[in-house]
Amino acid sequence: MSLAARPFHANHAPFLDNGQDDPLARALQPPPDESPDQRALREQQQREASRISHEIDEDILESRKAFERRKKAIKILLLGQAESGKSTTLKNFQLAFSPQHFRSEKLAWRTIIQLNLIRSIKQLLEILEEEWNSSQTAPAATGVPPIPPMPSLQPIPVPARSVSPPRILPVPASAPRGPRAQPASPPQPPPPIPVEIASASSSPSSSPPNILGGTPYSHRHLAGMSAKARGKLPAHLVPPLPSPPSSPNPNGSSNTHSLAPNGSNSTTTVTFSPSRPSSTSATPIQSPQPSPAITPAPTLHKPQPTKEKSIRFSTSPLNDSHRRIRLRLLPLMAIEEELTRKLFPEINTRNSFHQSDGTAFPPGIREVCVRAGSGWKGVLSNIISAENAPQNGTNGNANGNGMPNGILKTNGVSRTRRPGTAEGRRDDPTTVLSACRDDIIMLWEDPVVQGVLKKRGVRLQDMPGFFLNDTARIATQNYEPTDDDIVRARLRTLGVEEHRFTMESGAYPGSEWYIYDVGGSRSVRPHWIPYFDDVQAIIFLAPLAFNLMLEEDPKVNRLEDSISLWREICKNPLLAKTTLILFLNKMDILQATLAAGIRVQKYVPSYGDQPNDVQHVVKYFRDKFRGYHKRLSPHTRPFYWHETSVVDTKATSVILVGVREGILRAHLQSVNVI
Ligand SMILES: Nc1nc2c(ncn2[C@@H]2O[C@H](COP(=O)(O)OP(=O)(O)OP(=O)(O)O)[C@@H](O)[C@H]2O)c(=O)[nH]1
Ligand SMILES: [Mg+2]
Repeated sequence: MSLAARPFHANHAPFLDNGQDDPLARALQPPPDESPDQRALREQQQREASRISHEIDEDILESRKAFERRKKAIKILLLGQAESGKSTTLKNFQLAFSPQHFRSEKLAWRTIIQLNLIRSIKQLLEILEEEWNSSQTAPAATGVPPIPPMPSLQPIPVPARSVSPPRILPVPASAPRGPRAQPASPPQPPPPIPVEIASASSSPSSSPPNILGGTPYSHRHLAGMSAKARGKLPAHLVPPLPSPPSSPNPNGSSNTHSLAPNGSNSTTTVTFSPSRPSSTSATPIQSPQPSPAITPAPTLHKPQPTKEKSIRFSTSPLNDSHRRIRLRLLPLMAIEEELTRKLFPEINTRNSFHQSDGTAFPPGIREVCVRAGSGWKGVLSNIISAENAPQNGTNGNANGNGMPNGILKTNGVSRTRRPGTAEGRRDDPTTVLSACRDDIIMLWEDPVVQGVLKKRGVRLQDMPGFFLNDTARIATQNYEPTDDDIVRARLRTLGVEEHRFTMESGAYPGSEWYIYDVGGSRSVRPHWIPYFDDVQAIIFLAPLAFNLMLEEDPKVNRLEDSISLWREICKNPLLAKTTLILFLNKMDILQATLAAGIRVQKYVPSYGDQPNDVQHVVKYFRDKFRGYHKRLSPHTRPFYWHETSVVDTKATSVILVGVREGILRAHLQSVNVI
């Protein structure tokens, strides 16, 4: 009989579960001839299955709560080109609103700062090597052979860019466009650049097809870059030599840097204000120094035999003492290589420098960098723990004093224990740096070395992560980074990092914030997009570096790139309701640049003959940013901006308090709480 034909009461009869109709219930019934052992086993299995099921339920509940928390939390995305100051702004956030967490990572930052210092030393040695080798003259008629070239440092390449960083974070729940690694939309032709920037970059081909799209790197060596060392330096540090000052320097002396990108006849000249290291020694290095505290690693480079009489064939002011110091500093290169390998496992050997897809990392900037989410802090903690592990086999983590590994507390004063053994270890950066301390200071402060740098137009002081002036403090066994050291440390971001905060103070203590810090290199920008529709606010870092070029494409002006990026952000429909906050960053550098007499008009002809001072320059560019914000935003929205120097933690914390309250207010308004 069909269902419809059955009487009403038959269709609605109560369901009697006698276990015979339901196949699942039938399957779960114990067999009729079950033995007591079989029964015990079955019941145990049922209990285990029930426990697992309960755990899964709890996990789902936790995930749902986390999802709800995250939905209610405030999310901020930090955007801007590479080296614009995004990670530094993040550190300021942590320092201002979550200081305990910030300071808990001190030890990991110590190693990064040591690596920053070693990197500067490496660059200094490469410049000296270049100077030495380029100053050799042909053997004279005497038949005395010239001194041999300085052995190469064989620098360890550190991948500064990743074409396709791995997925780091789960896709935001609300992101509709699939996985994070999804490629960006196909390249579009670049928008016209209304701000005229006079540089080689003004050729359309020098701009990427789409500022948010991944464009292949076009690493170009600067014209006039004859030397290996110059090719390895950031573009703005590598001018052709010699270069006369292009503009008068109010302080009398000049230190001129010029860029002649790609051999073009459009030359960008950068004049820096003169500055010397704080405690420059008045006497040049003349005599051989006492034997080194540690012997140079014999496997790295064999010292070349030198003959005093051959020195007369070198036109270099560098002498044998410089050469010896250099040899004594070589163990630092091995330390850098070792740490880099641990932090960046992709690098297996010196010569194997390939990404996971088999393609070579592009040449160029060698900076301390780790992939986001690669757990570098964990890796460093493990390294530090291993270094501090006592020799008797007890666990190095358990120092029993509640202090992080390696930090001993005695009479309320914390000090760092000599790692590993009482004598310290030769492959530990702290030990080797402190052994090399005097040599580093002597070399850096030597007037002859300073003269070589000046002659070559290189200012290591202007590099990110510069700590050479702090060697006396940092290259010690007891070094603990200050807050300022951590903020100034340079660690290139690859990929996207998520940082969760619970506000420790402020109007809404306990509120949860997520801050996403992204890598700013062009190849990483496509990975920003999946975050766009899940954030309430974007802090956009735009240094007013009107006279500098992009590191990844030395033909593109940095400010021009920032403005193009800003335009893309303003007009993106996914960001239509997002609060955009502009940080005109690196005001201190702008101030120094203008004070050095560099004229904006030379790089931005549309600036005209307006006064070349900070106030007018900032107003001019701020109005440009404001204009695009107004014109390109899909809906009207307020324009927020701040002048910042995010290395100034005090001033930045005041700005961030205002930013935080503003974002919070906008967020509460948007969810109709106020
Ligand atoms: N003088 C000065 N230096 C700054 C300022 N902001 C950042 N820096 C330095 O510039 C370097 C780069 O800053 P980061 O915060 O690492 O730059 P980023 O935008 O995160 O760069 P990527 O991770 O490569 O995208 C660091 O060494 C900072 O100390 C500033 O306002 N003034
Ligand atoms: Mg960064």
